[in-house]
Amino acid sequence: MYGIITLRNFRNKAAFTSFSCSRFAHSLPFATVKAEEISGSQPAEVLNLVQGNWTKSSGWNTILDPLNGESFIKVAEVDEKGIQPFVESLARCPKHGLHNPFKAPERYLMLGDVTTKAAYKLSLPEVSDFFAKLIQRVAPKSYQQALGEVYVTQKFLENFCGDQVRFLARSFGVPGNHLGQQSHGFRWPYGPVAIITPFNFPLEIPLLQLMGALYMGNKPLLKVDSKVCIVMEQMLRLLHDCGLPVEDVDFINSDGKTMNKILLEASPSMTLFTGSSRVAEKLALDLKGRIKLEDAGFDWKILGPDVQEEDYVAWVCDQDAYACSGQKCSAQSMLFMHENWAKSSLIQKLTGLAARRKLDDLTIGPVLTLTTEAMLDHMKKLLEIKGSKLLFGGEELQNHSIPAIYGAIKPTAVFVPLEEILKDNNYELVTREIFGPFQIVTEYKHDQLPLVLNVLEKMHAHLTAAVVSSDPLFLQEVIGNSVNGTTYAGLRARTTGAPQNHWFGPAGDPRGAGIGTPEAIKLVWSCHREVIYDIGPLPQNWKCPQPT
Ligand SMILES: NC(=O)c1ccc[n+]([C@@H]2O[C@H](COP(=O)([O-])OP(=O)(O)OC[C@H]3O[C@@H](n4cnc5c(N)ncnc54)[C@H](O)[C@@H]3O)[C@@H](O)[C@H]2O)c1
Repeated sequence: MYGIITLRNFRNKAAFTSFSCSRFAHSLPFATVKAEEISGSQPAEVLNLVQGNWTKSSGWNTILDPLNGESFIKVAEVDEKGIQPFVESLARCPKHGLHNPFKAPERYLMLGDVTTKAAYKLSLPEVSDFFAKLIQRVAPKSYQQALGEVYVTQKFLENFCGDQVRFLARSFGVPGNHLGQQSHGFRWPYGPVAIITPFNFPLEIPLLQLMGALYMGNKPLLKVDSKVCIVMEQMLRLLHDCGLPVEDVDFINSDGKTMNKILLEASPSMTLFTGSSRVAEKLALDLKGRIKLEDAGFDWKILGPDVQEEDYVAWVCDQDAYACSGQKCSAQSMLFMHENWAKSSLIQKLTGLAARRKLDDLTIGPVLTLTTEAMLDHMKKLLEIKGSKLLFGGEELQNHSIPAIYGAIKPTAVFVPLEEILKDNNYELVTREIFGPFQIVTEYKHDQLPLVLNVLEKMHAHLTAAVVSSDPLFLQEVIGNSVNGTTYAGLRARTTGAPQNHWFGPAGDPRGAGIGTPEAIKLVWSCHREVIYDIGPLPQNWKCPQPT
C-alpha cells in the first residue's frame, strides 16, 4: 500500500538506533515481547482485550515464522463458543456513541492528549525500531519499508494532537426562516463499530482506522489478521500507557468465520473492512450494506508518449511492483508502456533493478497469501496467451527456508499483448490480482490509447493508478476517462504511496472507504446529523390556520 516516502527524520533516527537500540529493547514499559527474541523456543503470546481485560481463550493458533517455519507466535484465538463477551461489550455502547457534540465532549480532548503522547512515544528511536522490527518478523519487508510504515503512523498521530480531534467534529449552522430557527449540521458517531484489517500493514492500517473510529465517538471492536496481530496488541498496550481507557477498544483474535458470526450477532452499526474483494462482497451482503470497504487493488500505471528520466521511471516501477514483495494493495499490477517506452531501455533497466532484490535484506521475501505453486501456475496460464512472454523472474527463490504454506518467487513480469488482454476469455485471467511480486506488462501504439482506457473501464477495483507523463493533455485524457481513488499524475507518478497527508482509498463504489486524512475519518467514522433549533417566539397574534 505505502511506498517511497521521505524518511529524512527517520534515517537519522535509524542511524542512532543501530547502536542504541539493544540498550533500550529491554526497557520499553508497555511492551510484553522483544521483537528479535521471538522464536520457536521462546514463542510470544498474543491475547484478546474485552471489557477492559486482557484474556486468553480456550485454544491457541500457532503462527509459523515466515522465514524459517518455526512455530514462533501463539495467538489466543476466540472460537464461536467464546464470542459472547465481545457481543455484550459492543451492545453496551449506545448508537449515539461514547461521545458526540452533545455528550461527554471532554473525550475529544482526552483523545487529543492520548494522541499527543502516543505520537511522542512512537517518535522515540527505540520505540519506532521496536515496531519496525516486530513488523518485519510477521510481515517480512525491508527495514526501510517497515520503518516507513511506523513513520506514516507516527506522522498521522502528530496530525491529530490537541484540539485537532474536536476539530474533526466541527459543525456548521444556517439561519432559518424565522426568528429562533437555525439549522446545524453535526458529525455523529455510529456507536458500536467493527474494524477488520489484513496482514500486509500490521500497524498502519489498523491504527489509523482505530484512531479515526475513536475520535468520532465510536466504540470499536478490532480484528487484525492473526498472522500479524501481535503488532497491534503491542500498540494497544502503548496506547493504554498513554492514557487510553482500557474499555474504549475491544481487540479480538479469531478466524474469519468466527468474526463473521460476531458481526451477525453483535450487529455493529458500521464495519470497516480492509482486505480481499471476496470477503468484502460476502460481508456487504451479510451486513445488509452497513459496511465501508477498502478492498482489492489491481493497480495500473500508464507511461505516456514522452520518454524521459528513464532511470528514475524504471526505479519507481521496480519499487511500485516489488517493494514489500508486491504485497501492497497499491502495488503496480499492470504496466502500460507507450511504444516509445517499449523502444527505450526501460525493460532492461527494470530487469536489472529487480535482480538486485535479495532475501537477505528482505527486499524480496515471503508471500503470505499465495503459495509458490499458485503463482507459477498463474504465470503458466498467462504464458499460454498468444504473443505473451516472460520478461524476467518466473522462478522460485533460491536457498530459502520459507515454509511451503507461503510463497517464494523472484520478482516476475509477464508481457501480454494489449489486444489479447481485451479478449473476453483472457480478461479475467490477466486482471486477476496476484498479491505477490508479480506484474503484467503491455504495450500500446500511438493510436491505441482508447483500447488502454477500455481495459481500465472493464476493471472492477479502482484503488490506485499512475499516469507518467509531462504532457498535460495526455494526463487530462487519462484522468478524465478513468476512476481510481488515489491517482498520481506526472513525471514522478507512482502507484504506491499512502502517506498520512493524502486520501487513500478506492473510488467508483458508494461503499468505498478512505484512510489517513481528516476527510477520510469523517466520511468513514461519522454520519451527518442535522439539529434544527426552532425556539420561537411565535408570531404575534398567531391563530390556528386551516389544515393543509
Ligand atoms: N484497499 C486497501 O486499502 C487494502 C489494503 C490492504 C490490503 N488490501 C487487500 O487485501 C487483500 C490481502 O489481504 P488478505 O488476503 O489478508 O485479505 P482477506 O480478505 O483474506 O482477510 C482480511 C481480513 O478479513 C478477515 N476475514 C476473512 N474472512 C472473514 C469473514 N468471513 N468475516 C469477517 N472477517 C473475515 C481475515 O481474518 C483478515 O483479518 C488483497 O486483496 C489486498 O489488495 C486492500
